[in-house]
Amino acid sequence: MRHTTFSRTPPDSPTSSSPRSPNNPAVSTPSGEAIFNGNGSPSKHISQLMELNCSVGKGRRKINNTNNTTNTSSLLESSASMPSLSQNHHQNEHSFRSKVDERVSANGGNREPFLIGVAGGTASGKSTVCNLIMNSLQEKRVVLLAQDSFYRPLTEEERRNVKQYNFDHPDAIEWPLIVKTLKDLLLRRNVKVPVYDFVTHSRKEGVDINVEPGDVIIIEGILVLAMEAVRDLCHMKIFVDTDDDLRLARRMKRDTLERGRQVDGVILQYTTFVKPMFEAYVSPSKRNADIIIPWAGGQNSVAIDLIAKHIRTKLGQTDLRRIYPNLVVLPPHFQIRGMHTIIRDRTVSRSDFVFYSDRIIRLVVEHALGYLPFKEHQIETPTGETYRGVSFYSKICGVSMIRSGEAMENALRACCKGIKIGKILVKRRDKDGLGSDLLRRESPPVEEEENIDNLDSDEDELDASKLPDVLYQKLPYDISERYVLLLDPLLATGYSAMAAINMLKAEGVLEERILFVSVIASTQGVHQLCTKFPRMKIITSEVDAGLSDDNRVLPGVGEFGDRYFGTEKEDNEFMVGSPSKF
Ligand SMILES: Nc1ncnc2c1ncn2[C@@H]1O[C@H](COP(=O)(O)OP(=O)(O)O)[C@@H](O)[C@H]1O
Ligand SMILES: Nc1ccn([C@@H]2O[C@H](COP(=O)(O)O)[C@@H](O)[C@H]2O)c(=O)n1
Repeated sequence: MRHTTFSRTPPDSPTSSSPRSPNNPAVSTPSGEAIFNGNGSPSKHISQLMELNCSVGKGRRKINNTNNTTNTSSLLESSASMPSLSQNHHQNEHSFRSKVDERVSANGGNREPFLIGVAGGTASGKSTVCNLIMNSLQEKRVVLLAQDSFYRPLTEEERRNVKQYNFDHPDAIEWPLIVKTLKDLLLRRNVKVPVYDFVTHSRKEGVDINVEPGDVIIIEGILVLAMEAVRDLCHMKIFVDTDDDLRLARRMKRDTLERGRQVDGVILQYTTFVKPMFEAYVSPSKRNADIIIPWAGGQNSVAIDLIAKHIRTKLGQTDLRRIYPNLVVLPPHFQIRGMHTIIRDRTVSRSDFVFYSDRIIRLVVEHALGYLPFKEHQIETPTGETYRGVSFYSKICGVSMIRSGEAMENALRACCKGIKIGKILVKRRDKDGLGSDLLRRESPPVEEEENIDNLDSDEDELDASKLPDVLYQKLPYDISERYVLLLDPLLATGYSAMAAINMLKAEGVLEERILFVSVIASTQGVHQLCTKFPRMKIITSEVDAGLSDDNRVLPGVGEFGDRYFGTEKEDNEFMVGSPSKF
C-alpha cells in the first residue's frame, strides 16, 4: 500500500461530516485497494485517499547524499551519531503529559488514546502489520498515520535535482508537524494531515485530510522509532523485522508494479540511499522497540493477536481504574505480559511457574509497599552530608490467605526484613452450600472489560451470611495498629477476600490500612471489593476479563496454590507433563 492516512470508525460511532474524513469502517490492502469489513458499501473516501496518496511519479529515483545534511542532530537520538532531540525535550514532554492528564479529567475521565509507533525498513511490511492490527481492533476507532504524509515539500532547486534527493534521511520529513499532529490527537483534537504528491514531491494544496481523534492512533514509517520526540509519545513501539534481501525484492516488485519505476533506478536508489540510511538510522532504532515482529514468512498472526489483545487490555484496564480509584494495576509492560504468558501456560514446568510467579509477586509486593505512608526521615551519609529521606510511618504486617497466599510470603519477607505474617483460612463452599476445594457461588455474568461500566453493584448486593466461613486465623496481636498487606495471588469472585477483610476489620484494622495484593484479579472480584471496601486498595499485576461458571478466573492461571506447591492431581486439567520431575 502506498501510504495513506485514514481512520476507521466502529459501526456505531458517529461519522465525520467532512467530505474528506475517511471514517468509513473500511480497511485497505497492502496493495492499496480498499476492502470492506463486512458491513456493506465500498468506502469512497478511502478510495479517494488512496488515490491521492498513492500516486507516485516516475522520474524520481536516483539521488545522492548532497542534501539533507542540516538539522538532523537536533532531531535524532538513536546511535552515537544521533544526539538527543533538544535540552527541553523532556521538560516539554512532562508538561505535555500534564496537559493530557488535565484534558482526560476535563473529559470526565475519557482516557488518553493509545498511540502505537510502527517502524521497520522499507517494504518490511509496516503498512500490512498496521492494517492487520486495525482489523483486529474492529470495535475501536483507529486512526492510522503515515510518516510519508509528512514529507517536506521540495524547494525548486531540490525538485530540479530530485534524483539526488535522499528521501530516506530524517531531514526529508517535517518532524515538528508529526509531533504536533500526534499531540493534538492524544488531546482528542481534530487534526489536518497533509496529502503528499509523489509525482511533484510536494504537498497538494488545499486538500489536507481532516482526521478525527480515535481510541487508538498508529503512526508508521521507517524512522518513527529513531525519533525521540515521536518515540516518547508512544505507548507501544513495534519494529517490523524483515530480512534485507526480502525487503529489496518486495520493494523492487512494489516500485516497478505500483510506482512505474525502472529496475535500474530502484537498485540505484536502494544502494545509494535506502540501504545506507537503513543502517544509520532505521536498524539502530530496533533497540527502542517493545516488540519486534519477524515478518519474513507468512503473516505472523500470533504477534498481531498478542498486540491487539494487549491494546484491548490496556484500554480496558484504564476503564476499570477510572471507575475504581482504589484499584492499582501494574503498568502493562511487555515484561509483565511475558511473565504472565509463561505462568498461564498450562504446559509450563513447575520450576518455571514458581520462578516467574515469584518474579511477578515480588513486583506487586514492591509496588504495594509504595502505597504505605512514609514520614520524613533525615540521615547522615558517610560523607557527613544530610540526606532528607523517608521511613515507614506505621507498623505493617502481612496476612496470607491459606494456602496460595503463602506463595507470596517470601517476597514480602524479602522486601521487609523480619515482617510479621499472619494467616487466614477461609472455607470455600460450592453453590449448594457443600464444602468444596473451590468457592462456587452463582454470580452475575461478567461482561467484557470494556463493558464493566454496566456492572451494577446494587444488583449484586451480597448477604454477609453467604460469605464463606473463616475457619482459622492467626494474626499479630497488635494487628489493629498495623497496615496489613493481605496476600492472595488470585482474586476471583471476591467472596473469600471479603470474608477475610471483614474479619480483619472485626479485629480492629482500619479499612484504609488494608492493601489487597494479588497476581491476577478478575473484573468481577475487583468490582466486588472496590465497591464494598472503597477505602481499601487493590494492587494487582493483571485484570482478567471474567469468571467461568464454576468461578474460575478466565483466562486465568488455573489452581495457583496447586501449581506453585506442586500438589496438583495427576489428571489436573491445568497442568500436563510431569511436575514430579521438579
Ligand atoms: N508477510 C508477507 N508476505 C509476502 N509479502 C508481503 C508480506 N507483508 C507485506 N508484503 C508485501 O510487501 C510489500 C511491502 O509491504 P508494506 O506493508 O507496504 O511495507 P512497508 O509499509 O513497510 O513499506 C507489499 O507489496 C506487500 O504486499
Ligand atoms: N517521494 C518519495 C518518498 C519516499 N520514497 C521512498 O519510500 C520509502 C519509505 O516508504 P516505505 O513504505 O517503503 O517504508 C523510503 O525508503 C523512500 O526511499 C520514495 O521513493 N519517493
